[in-house]
Amino acid sequence: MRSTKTIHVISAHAEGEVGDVIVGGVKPPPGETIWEQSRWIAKDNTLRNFVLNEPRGGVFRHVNLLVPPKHPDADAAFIIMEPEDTPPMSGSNSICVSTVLLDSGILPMTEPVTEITLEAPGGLVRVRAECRNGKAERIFVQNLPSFAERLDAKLEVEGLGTLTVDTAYGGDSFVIVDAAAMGFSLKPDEAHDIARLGVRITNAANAALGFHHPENPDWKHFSFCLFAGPVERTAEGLRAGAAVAIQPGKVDRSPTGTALSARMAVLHARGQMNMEDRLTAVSLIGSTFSGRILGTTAVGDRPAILPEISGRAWITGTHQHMLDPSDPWPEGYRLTDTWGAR
Ligand SMILES: O=C(O)[C@H]1NCC[C@@H]1O
Repeated sequence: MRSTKTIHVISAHAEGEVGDVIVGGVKPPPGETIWEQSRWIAKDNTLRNFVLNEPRGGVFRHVNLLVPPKHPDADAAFIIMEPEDTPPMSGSNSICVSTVLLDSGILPMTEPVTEITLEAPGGLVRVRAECRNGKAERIFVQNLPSFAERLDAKLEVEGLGTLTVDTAYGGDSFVIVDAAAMGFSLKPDEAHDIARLGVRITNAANAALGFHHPENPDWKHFSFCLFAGPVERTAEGLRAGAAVAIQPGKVDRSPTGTALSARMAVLHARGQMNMEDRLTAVSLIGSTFSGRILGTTAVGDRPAILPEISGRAWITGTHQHMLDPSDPWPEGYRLTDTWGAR
């Protein structure tokens, strides 16, 4: 066996969505802040290609790189690599990272509750983990301040006509459409159509509306399209289906923590959710994230909420990714049969 790289990974999924964690074998990238380091990773692309592309990765995979924290309050820091983006924050990935850090013993666990602070590229997130018998059973993440950007905006999408959409930020940027109005009841067999339409809607929103984050001028595109199901009021609180189309064309298997945060910001802006409410988002595979609003704040001149999301993650295995120097595809490859619903 010979290899010019050996990258140590603990694999995990949060409520169905893969979020691998690189725990060794990669030198921290250059940069004064975690955001700058994440921009370096996004521009350089070598690590992204190596772990995300086939034959090591696949369109379903997200990979997180642990790096030494820059902020004195942080216990650990991570850079998120998604199929197309290297985003400020991710719900499922932060839940996978927290679970891997605690379940593998990288950070000490105390039962029944462990509190840690993670530094994501977009800022600090406080994590509370309910732990039992050496397992972090449920992770609560105080996500980045989240805000509604546009309510009831008109968006022309070729072949679909004029849609009424909301746009919002929940640690990542969303265009939100009403799932029922698009003819979806958010069932598993709709995944292909949701992925395909979602990418068209995201692309149209990027062309026609453009996203603006008041404090992060680098983040100026919409990453995702959320197909939002109707909100029902149940004995346990609010509940709604959620399917998020991820570039270049797949559906999140989890209910998407950033989408839940964005949706809570929109519901709050409309006066339809307050701090007493809980919103449970349900994914296409029936998994759930639970959300609540911890308080209000502002992001630049925009009113914002402080969201908390919670969900579960499980370790699925360990890998040592290697590169034989004679491998003709050191950066892997992508083909459109799986990389992007058509
Ligand atoms: O839960 C989330 O926020 C994420 N899941 C995969 C894509 C998003 O970052």
